[in-house]
Amino acid sequence: MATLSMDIATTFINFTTCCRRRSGIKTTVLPLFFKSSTINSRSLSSKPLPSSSLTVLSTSNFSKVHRCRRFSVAATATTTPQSEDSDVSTKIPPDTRIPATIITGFLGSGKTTLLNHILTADHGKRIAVIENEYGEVDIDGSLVAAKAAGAEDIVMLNNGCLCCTVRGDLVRMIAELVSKKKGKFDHIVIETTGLANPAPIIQTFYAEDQVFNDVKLDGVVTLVDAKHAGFHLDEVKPKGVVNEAVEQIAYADRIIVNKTDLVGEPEITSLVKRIRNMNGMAHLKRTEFGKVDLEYVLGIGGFDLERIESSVNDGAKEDHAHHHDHDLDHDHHHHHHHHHEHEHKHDHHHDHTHDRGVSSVSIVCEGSLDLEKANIWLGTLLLERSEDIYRMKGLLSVQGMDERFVFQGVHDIFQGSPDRLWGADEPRINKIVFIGKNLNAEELEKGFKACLL
Ligand SMILES: Nc1nc2c(ncn2[C@@H]2O[C@H](COP(=O)(O)OP(=O)(O)OP(=O)(O)O)[C@@H](O)[C@H]2O)c(=O)[nH]1
Repeated sequence: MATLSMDIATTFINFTTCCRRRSGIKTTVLPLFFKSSTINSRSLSSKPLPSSSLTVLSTSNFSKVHRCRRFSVAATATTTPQSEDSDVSTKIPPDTRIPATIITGFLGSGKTTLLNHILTADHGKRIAVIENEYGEVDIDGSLVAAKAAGAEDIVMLNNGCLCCTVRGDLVRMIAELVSKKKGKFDHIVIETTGLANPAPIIQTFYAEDQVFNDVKLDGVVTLVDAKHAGFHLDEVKPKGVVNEAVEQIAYADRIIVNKTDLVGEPEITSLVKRIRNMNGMAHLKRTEFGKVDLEYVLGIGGFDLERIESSVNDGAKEDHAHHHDHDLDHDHHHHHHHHHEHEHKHDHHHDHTHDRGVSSVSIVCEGSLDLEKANIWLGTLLLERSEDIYRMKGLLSVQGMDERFVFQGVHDIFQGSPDRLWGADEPRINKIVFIGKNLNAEELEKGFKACLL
């Protein structure tokens, strides 16, 4: 452990530049790791370091063990031709990895129904499905029909929940799909069991080289049962046990409030409000029988740095019509704190924990950051709080950097890189969204403000 801690400390002190391009992915990892003196946007954007590597500081969610992992990726041939033009976004070769979508949601929320809808819709995509049915042996009858209708492949993961026992199987299965069937499908859809906590599944896409090199996580789609969700969200779990229903909402890029035919408008409205409090980043739609446009669930780029802007700009959107009010104050400075607000009767019960502390905090603030201070702030936050910070996304203005710095994170997996140049007259507004447990909005804002010049 001592050595590991040293590693981390060293990483912090060095502020190493770790910029990687692989199939066009630029990744500066944990967090903003480059020296102030190296903030030369031109060199960062057009001269990737020869060593193409990604360092992910990965805290095992459950063991609290910090470990530093370095991934080597053969990416030497993917560097772009250099040019005087620093508009990096036009020079990046496309990310050719196969996108994967995770469909999650509590038992009976409509995951299979959505999957069938995806598989039978006319979208021209060839989809490989990984289906995780806990303890079941046979493929769901309805899925067989779907297979006939167009799924390229349906593989079953039985005998366990994806998030725990069969993660190794998931890795193996993806690797097998890729090696045997590459070129025969365009997208992977993974349907989890209703009891899955999405975090370890998400981490699989970053922590396993076999997966990371060929497959990219596109997004997490969470189905919510309009009729029963409230009950599951309220459920008090034994100490140390997560409330999956809460977790599934917290990690989502897209939330589908399904089965709206079974409840009235007031129930839906209050459920939606509650969901927004937990996840102020995901888009949300109401449906019956999972009927959504395919673009809503496939190809959403929820984990793409290139698409950070839409999710930090608008906050939670519903049906693309409702805009969460992130309008700026006059001083361009505020935060939102959405607290999972209901009072629970068992508050005083010491043997139980409740995930009611899951909330979103967003900070919107004009100004430029002192890089070193921001590094330390974000780095310390991740080291100390990464277990509680489920997801975060941000767009930063860093002093001395001509580009916007965008990042996203899932616990301590952090990806960030400069993206497009700030416009000449564009106000330099920083935007960050955190989703997590026991977030203290004031403290986060104070920490952030202290990094401003
Ligand atoms: N009334 C109504 N029923 C629905 C709706 N969507 C799905 N159902 C039904 O709800 C039941 C459960 O749907 P599934 O799609 O199997 O749910 P699931 O999330 O895959 O369920 P698990 O595999 O048990 O986790 C099925 O009988 C569906 O036909 C809806 O919008 N309204």
